[in-house]
Amino acid sequence: MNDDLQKELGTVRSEIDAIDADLLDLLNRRAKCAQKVGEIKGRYGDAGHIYRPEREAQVLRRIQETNPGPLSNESVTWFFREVMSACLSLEQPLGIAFLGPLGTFSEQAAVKHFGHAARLLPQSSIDDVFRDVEAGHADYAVVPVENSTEGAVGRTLDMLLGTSLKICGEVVLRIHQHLLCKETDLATVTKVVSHAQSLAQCHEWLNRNLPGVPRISVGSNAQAAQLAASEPGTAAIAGEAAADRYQLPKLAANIEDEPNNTTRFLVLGRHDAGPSGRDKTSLIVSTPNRSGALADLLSPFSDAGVSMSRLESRPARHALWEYVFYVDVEGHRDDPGVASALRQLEARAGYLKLLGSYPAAVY
Ligand SMILES: C=C(O[C@@H]1C=C(C(=O)O)C=C[C@H]1O)C(=O)O
Repeated sequence: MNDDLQKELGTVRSEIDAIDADLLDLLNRRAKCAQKVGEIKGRYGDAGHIYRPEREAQVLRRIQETNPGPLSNESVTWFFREVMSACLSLEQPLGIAFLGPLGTFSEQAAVKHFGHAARLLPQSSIDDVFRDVEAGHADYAVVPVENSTEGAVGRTLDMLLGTSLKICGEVVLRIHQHLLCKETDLATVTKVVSHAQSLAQCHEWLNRNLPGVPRISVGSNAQAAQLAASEPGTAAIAGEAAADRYQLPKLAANIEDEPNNTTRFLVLGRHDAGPSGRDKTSLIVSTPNRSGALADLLSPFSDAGVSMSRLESRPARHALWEYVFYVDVEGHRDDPGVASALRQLEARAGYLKLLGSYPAAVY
């Protein structure tokens, strides 16, 4: 019986070993091709644009469309993202600025988009994230722009107004909150620490499962995880990145009250992206404050059959009760419909800033 088991296992394991050898060979062949692409880009004076968000989005979309299973699309996407990240890092390890400390959801978004071969450059504020890329210390920035329950991230919108950076990508991250703790039993948890927003997002779960246990808000989820790692009885509410970073077991997983809680992040660099086939274009526009002005301003998009996926208003800081509008439309600025709408918009708007065209997020 045991011999039969060993024999059967042995056969399949030999097959796995042979497949691994093929995979290793294929992965290195792929890496050499990516190096060749880098060398060609360099020869044509395009070395600063080694990272190509539109090409990476196309690779991932094709993988998802042709994935025969049984691996899930999520798994194969993750795997190919890491393969591209490792290939790219042979040419140029990308430095990614994001809102730190290590262990935040912004880190998770940065890794989801750029893979583990990227150099993580945590910053202490959203302003510093922008500055780090503007000054050339980092190659790309990842900043949160909107959350499905909390709405827009005002500081990011304000910074977009003044920056020279371009949007070259977006990342959509489902926000899963976990109770991280060294204790193995809920009964021994004496306090719960987290960022105020995370505490609010898990309010009902805490009422049900840890009634009467004090909740203390701290500067970030990552800081909460640091506390939980060092203080017995302290549990943190934080995400996967913090659990990994501070090696904290999950005493309870996915404890957010709203299971669809999602944050959208923007990727910013010194250039935007070429067309990928499924793109978005973001812009800021303003108009004198009179009735019907916004509808007039945006009509070129509907006339050209271009869908608007987001419209956000923000006070223009220089004048009371004047607004700037943040608009996302579907399509690339080079698509004929979007291009013609932008030309008309430019003629009508008091102010127009094109923030960039970029591939729609690959989930
Ligand atoms: C290889 C290229 O360069 C980079 C690496 C890619 C990859 O490994 O598939 C894809 C796009 C670029 O970020 C390319 O442009 O094709």
